[in-house]
Amino acid sequence: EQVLDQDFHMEEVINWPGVNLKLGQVSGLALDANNNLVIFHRGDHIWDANSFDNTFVYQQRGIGPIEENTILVVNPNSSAILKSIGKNLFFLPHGLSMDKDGNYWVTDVALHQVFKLGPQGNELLTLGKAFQPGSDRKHFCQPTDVAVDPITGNFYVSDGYCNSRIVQFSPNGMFIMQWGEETSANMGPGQLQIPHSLTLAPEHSQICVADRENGRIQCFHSETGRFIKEIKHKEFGRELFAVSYADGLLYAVNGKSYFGDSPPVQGFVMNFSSGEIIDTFTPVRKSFNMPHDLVASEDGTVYVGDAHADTVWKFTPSERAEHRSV
Ligand SMILES: O=C(N[C@@H](O)C(=O)O)c1ccccc1
Repeated sequence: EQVLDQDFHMEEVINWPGVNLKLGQVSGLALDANNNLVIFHRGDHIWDANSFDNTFVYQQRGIGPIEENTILVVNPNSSAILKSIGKNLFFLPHGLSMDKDGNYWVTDVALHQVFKLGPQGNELLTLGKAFQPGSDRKHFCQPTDVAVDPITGNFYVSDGYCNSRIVQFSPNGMFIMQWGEETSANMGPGQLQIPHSLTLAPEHSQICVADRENGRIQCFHSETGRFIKEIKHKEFGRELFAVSYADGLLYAVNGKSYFGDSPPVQGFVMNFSSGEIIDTFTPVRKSFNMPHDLVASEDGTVYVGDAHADTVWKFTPSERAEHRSV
């Protein structure tokens, strides 16, 4: 008797996007309400070891903001650029999210600020003080990501490379609360070492964080900040860069190992509730260099953006049918 055992596996959509999107370092990805891919990139600006002094002040203000459009909206099938906005606003783009009203929420690690931009790129909200790192209610320190709760409209900021906290704001930017340790000395629950990426799982009332230098994911109750769970696997290796939740699955990408290729830099598909790894995936052509963000859609399509390969890859779940005789 032939048993058809459908086996879930993510596979790269080869030759996508098939056009040159002229990307710089890709820092953030999101999907809009029409499932178009939104890309946040750095144009001709580079984050390297000389970008900041030891007090986290950006050193390259003199070169001015990025003159190219830093936010591109791309049709996921035709790869046509449907919209490009965000020129002359940013110095070092980092996180990107969309809300259900089509607004763009972004962070800039050089400006130490968080922005809400309207559908045409008009600034609707600005938090933090330009170029001024800090850790109080009105300053961030290299904020990494932002996520907007579709039910309450509250938004969360992961702050940041030089802070170790998650901050919750009301829809109009009033500070509500924060959690995480100012200096996370160790790896206890709620301790964060570069909270690098955020994703909401609204139907579970949870917000999950890529706790990058702890090489793990931490999930918290989105209304109280209470620690709920940690997801950590040896396959993650040293660093876990980004997380994205969709339809009961949690997707992630890790960082390169210090030495050699073990564990490899790769994408992960996990069951949100159990935390178990269902699948891992890597590109077929170019390999991941610094996969920096990823975004997953309800239909299982996943995009990975790389801040060193200046590339976005597209993956879709394939039903790899295995025929076994029993
Ligand atoms: O992590 C770093 N960068 C990436 O996350 C990024 O480019 O967002 C970095 C750290 C130290 C020096 C230079 C870059």
